[in-house]
Amino acid sequence: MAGNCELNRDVCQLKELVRSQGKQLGRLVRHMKMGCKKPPRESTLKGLNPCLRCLQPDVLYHLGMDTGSMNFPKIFGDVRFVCMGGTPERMERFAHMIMKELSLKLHPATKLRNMAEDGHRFALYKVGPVLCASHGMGGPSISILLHELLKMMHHAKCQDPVFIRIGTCGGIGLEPGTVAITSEALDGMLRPYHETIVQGKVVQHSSKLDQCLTQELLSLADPCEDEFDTVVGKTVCTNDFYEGQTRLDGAFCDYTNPSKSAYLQGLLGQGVINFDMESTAFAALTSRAGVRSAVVSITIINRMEGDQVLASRDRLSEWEKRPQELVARYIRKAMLGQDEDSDTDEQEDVPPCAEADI
Ligand SMILES: O=P(O)(O)O[C@H]1O[C@H](CO)[C@@H](O)[C@H]1O
Ligand SMILES: O=c1cc[nH]c(=O)[nH]1
Repeated sequence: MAGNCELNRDVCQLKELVRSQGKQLGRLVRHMKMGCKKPPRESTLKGLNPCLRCLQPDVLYHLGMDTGSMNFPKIFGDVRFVCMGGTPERMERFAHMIMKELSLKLHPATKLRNMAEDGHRFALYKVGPVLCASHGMGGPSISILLHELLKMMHHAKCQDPVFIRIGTCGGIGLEPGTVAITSEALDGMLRPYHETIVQGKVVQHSSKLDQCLTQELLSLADPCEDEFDTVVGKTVCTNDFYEGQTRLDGAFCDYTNPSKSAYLQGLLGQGVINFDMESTAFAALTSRAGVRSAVVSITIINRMEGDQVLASRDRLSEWEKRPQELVARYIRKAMLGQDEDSDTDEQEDVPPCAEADI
């Protein structure tokens, strides 16, 4: 009996040794492949606040993190994709989808950890090089998150991260369940700006999105195989879901059904395909930092036909996967393109974002 125990212990120790040697070898091979490339000294983000350098530590209050107690380059330095959407649940589901897509494996006794839990505002999951963040509703909420995520990318010295919003939206003249990729984010006055007030003055920032990224995402749609259509067009970003999007079912309504129809027809005529509430802020903040970004959303209603979202919860969660799938294809392609000759088929653990479930 005692002999058995000893044997078991020796086997465990041996296994552990082999595992850590394997890891070490993997690191060495990666190192050799990289040659003498030095780790980057700065992130590739542009135009950020020069005073960030003096903040020691920099507190990312709403994420519940700070640069003093966390090693940002070590934890977030490998991030290449930042995906965002309104709800924590959607982004957790997306994180799991990405884990499968990249053949990453979580130990059965662990679950994905919400890294922003201490901030009690947003959810943040990290799966290898992919960050998945929830942003709440509207421009003010997403812009707070973006300030903190962009600072995170900066402190972590991230190289060319791509930001993608994976949203829901109100389609205009589109069959519900259609995936809509935003070509231009416009405000309620159809201007390509995100407008804010700074020191009592109105400030406008261009809400440019990356056209190449938009086209690349579109090219990943498969009209023969996909059970949904994917289209590209302009998005009108509003500060409100009800009056801002000319609904007749809000608590207040000072316009008529005919004026609503005329307004929507006018938008259609100008190439607008959907409404959302974050695209201008998202586009403006990312482009100010020189970060490539795109917005991919699922239409959950056709506003030409009504105002209330009537699709069942099951139908909505089914639809929710569609833009996620497109983005997952993009990430997979970008990752495999880069690692064609590397051992990506090997299943890897994802330790930084996992926590014990027991
Ligand atoms: O589904 P998400 O991504 O939250 O986005 C859309 O849904 C919310 C309104 O229901 C707004 O935030 C709008 O932009
Ligand atoms: O109609 C809709 C649906 C989702 N999100 C919006 O902003 N509007």
